[in-house]
Amino acid sequence: MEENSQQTPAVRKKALRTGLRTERAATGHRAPDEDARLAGRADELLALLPRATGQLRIAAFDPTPTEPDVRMLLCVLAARGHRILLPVHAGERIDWAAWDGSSPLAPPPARGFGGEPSGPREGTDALARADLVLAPALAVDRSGTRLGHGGGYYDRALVHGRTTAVVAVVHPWEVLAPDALPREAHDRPAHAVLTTEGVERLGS
Ligand SMILES: Nc1nc2c(c(=O)[nH]1)N(C=O)[C@@H](CNc1ccc(C(=O)N[C@@H](CCC(=O)O)C(=O)O)cc1)CN2
Ligand SMILES: Nc1ncnc2c1ncn2[C@@H]1O[C@H](COP(=O)(O)OP(=O)(O)OP(=O)(O)O)[C@@H](O)[C@H]1O
Repeated sequence: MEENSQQTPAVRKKALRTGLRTERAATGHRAPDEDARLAGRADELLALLPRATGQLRIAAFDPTPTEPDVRMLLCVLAARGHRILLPVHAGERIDWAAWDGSSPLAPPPARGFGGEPSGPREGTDALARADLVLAPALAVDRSGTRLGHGGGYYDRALVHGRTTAVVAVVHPWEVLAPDALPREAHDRPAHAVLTTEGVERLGS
């Protein structure tokens, strides 16, 4: 019984998360130029979109200390006039609020969350209306399967979305070979991955 249940995708994901989190914790600190290197990828990122003109709605995240530091990238995108949305704790779901790229954020509401903008909530379905989604992940494989933190927030929100570019944001060593991660029926694939090394399109 144990042998079979250990092979279910959900159980494999849990074990993978533990290993990846341990590796992040062991890495200790951010590379000094990580934020600038990610910010330098803004054009490559926008080139993923078929029509990157006008104001884009970009769903992103305020990084926890072990996540890639996208804050400077978000400042650059906000300064170009795009609308940045950050997750806001809302019980079982996550809500979204706009961030102008410079206003102070309220402290993280819980473990695994970043700081939160204080403005009006845009609704738990706001992710589905984004043009570009920068999705936090512990790893992504080159088939496009993303391993998140286990909340299922992104998978649930992306089900009803119009076509958006979903870009996993990870450290360079967390981009894995095709089919390296278990994929379940509910998993929404990522179209591309952003690391300090650049933007790479992924198969699905
Ligand atoms: N910076 C940042 N903000 C974010 C996310 C993120 O990944 N990064 N999220 C992206 O979704 C949401 C928060 N997601 C979370 C998902 C799970 C847990 C959590 O409590 N996880 C359990 C372990 C679950 C498991 O291993 O199965 C834990 O930490 O004990 C916390 C937050 C919204 N904000
Ligand atoms: N569309 C959905 N409808 C209902 N439940 C879902 C859906 N998508 C994911 N879930 C549930 O969410 C939980 C976490 O899923 P999974 O392990 O794939 O999360 P994740 O990819 O790490 O999370 P996230 O998408 O937030 O990054 C699972 O229990 C899964 O069944």
